[in-house]
Amino acid sequence: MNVPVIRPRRLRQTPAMRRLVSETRVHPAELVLPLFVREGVNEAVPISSMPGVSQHTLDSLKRAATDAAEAGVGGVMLFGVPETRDATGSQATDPNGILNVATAALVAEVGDALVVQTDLCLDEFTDHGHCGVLDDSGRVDNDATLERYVDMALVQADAGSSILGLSGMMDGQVDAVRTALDEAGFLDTAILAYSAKYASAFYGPFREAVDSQLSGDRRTYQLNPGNRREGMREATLDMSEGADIVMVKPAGSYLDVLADVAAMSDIPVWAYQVSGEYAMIEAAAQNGWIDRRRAIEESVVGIRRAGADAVLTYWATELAGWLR
Ligand SMILES: NCc1[nH]cc(CCC(=O)O)c1CC(=O)O
Repeated sequence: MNVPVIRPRRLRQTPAMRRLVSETRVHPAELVLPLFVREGVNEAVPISSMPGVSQHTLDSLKRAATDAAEAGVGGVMLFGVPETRDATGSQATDPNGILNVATAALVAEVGDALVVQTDLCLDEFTDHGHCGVLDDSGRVDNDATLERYVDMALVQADAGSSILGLSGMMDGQVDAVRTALDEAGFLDTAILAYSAKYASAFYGPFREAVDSQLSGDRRTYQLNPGNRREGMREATLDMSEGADIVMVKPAGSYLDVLADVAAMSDIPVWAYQVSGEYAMIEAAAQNGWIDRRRAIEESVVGIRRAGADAVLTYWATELAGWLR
């Protein structure tokens, strides 16, 4: 038997050595915390399928954002849960709608400490739960939806959102929103394009989080999970339309797509570790089947290693606390 000459284990022998040769690190500033704000409640409402996550009141929302800022988290992504819904999602474009009011409140509270971002999509606001408006035959009408997104973008920008998260997967949405923002003078409001957003079962718990009214699915606008090349095509299109940041979503089951996009992109590439990814680890940990902290850290480092510059994760504040 030959004695090995090359011994990679040499660099794994002590914690100090392992730390020194670590290729990937997670820093609190690269984490974004998604937050839910619900209209018309006096107390935060826990989301049962996402243990530890709540639909916030305006007050508890400010506290959660302050905690995130104190932990060094880079940003928050805000989702609204309105009291009333209709076919066009009119609450989304009402300056007094919950998402827009909460955005202004967060900007005032923590706007200097982290980046306040907003979800720009209609599904939380429509009574049918789709991400767009419907035509007479009940199909999602792409171009009519763009007009709603434009109105939403202007209201959100006016409320002070720094980054608009375009998550609706309509064709031409980045171009439509960018053009409207520029015409209105919102030259510095950035666009985060959810470029490669797949029609995923892992959004399950999010539907509870926003009380989504959807029956059916989003397969006419979100991507087929089997399509790797199409993820790249969507990201390329969004870049050419003027996106400032592109996103791959979900994260854990789409690391190949993430690596593809990261390899070709010259703008930041983010990934969204979604509600189902969160719920699975929490559930396994509750059962004692998995080491919760190690699983969380490993799941996020894996997303970073695949090429994400920043990660949206419901563990952002807790993880940032561990990292400090
Ligand atoms: N506004 C759409 C949107 N933005 C973020 C999520 C899911 C996020 C998660 O599951 O954590 C969704 C739901 C969907 O597309 O069905």
